[in-house]
Amino acid sequence: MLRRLFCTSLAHSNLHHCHLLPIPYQSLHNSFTLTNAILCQTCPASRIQNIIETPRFSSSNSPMGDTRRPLSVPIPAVDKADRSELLRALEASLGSSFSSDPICPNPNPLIIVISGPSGVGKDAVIKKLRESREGLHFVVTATSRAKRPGEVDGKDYYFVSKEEFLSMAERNELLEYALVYGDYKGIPKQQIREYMTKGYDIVLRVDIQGAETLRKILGNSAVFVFLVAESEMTMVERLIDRKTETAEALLVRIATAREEVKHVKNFDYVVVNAKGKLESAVKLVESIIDAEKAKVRQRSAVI
Ligand SMILES: Nc1ncnc2c1ncn2[C@@H]1O[C@H](COP(=O)(O)OP(=O)(O)OP(=O)(O)O)[C@@H](O)[C@H]1O
Repeated sequence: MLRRLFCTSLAHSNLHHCHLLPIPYQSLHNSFTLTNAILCQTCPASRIQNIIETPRFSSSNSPMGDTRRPLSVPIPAVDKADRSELLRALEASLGSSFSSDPICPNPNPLIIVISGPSGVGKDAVIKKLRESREGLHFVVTATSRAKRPGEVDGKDYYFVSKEEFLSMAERNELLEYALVYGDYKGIPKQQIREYMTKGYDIVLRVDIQGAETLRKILGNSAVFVFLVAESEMTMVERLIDRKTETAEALLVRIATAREEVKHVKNFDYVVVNAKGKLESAVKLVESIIDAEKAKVRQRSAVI
């Protein structure tokens, strides 16, 4: 009765004719058998109804060209059969077994470039990220600058002499390098290759100058995150409170930072590291990584 009503109402609509059906309906109606059907020959509704009632597949390349031949594999009622029985019957009806392989391939290893003006909290964010997230490799930068109190060689930086640094650059062992406030800083390529091969995502912490160079080298194959403080005042206060710079060095850093914030437009994401809100900034960086890993069109970096 319901079916009859449905037929009637559709008969008055312009969906009545098969050639007007959406494509999936047309292809379904070719592939499924229509046994037990009370067919209204021109009405798509009765076909749809029967697809739901008797979903038995048949070969679409039948030599007779008749795609409506029922297969001899019965599908047990879902409330009677157990799961494995149903699985076997469905596989037999479909003509192939279900695969346990991932439907989508694993995401590519990602290169995340974290940058921002001096004093915005790059090191602080990275330190927290290291504690909160697995599967990331934080590239240890090589530098010719002197070790600060508390810094560990091979963990914070690879501390090398100026001569050593320049010979690494000559041997093309650095992805990028620059002279920053009188000291060399550079990214060892081998370390990135090694960890990408192991499936790690790579985090690079560079200054703005480094990020600009990396953008030229890596283009859109890496994701670029710009870290900022909520205001210029906060950024300056942080640098003063850190007490790692002389007054002259402070002046240079602050003047440079003023210029550097203008480079935000060359980045993919901006993250505000507000005073006392370090955790939120880290969470946002993690969300960016998650979103990037879920992208259909993945970035694919080759070093
Ligand atoms: N959200 C925050 N709230 C308060 N203080 C912070 C926050 N983030 C970082 N800091 C502090 O600000 C100072 C500067 O941070 P950090 O050294 O991480 O900056 P940086 O961007 O790595 O600087 P540089 O480029 O000069 O090395 C540090 O003393 C750090 O502990």
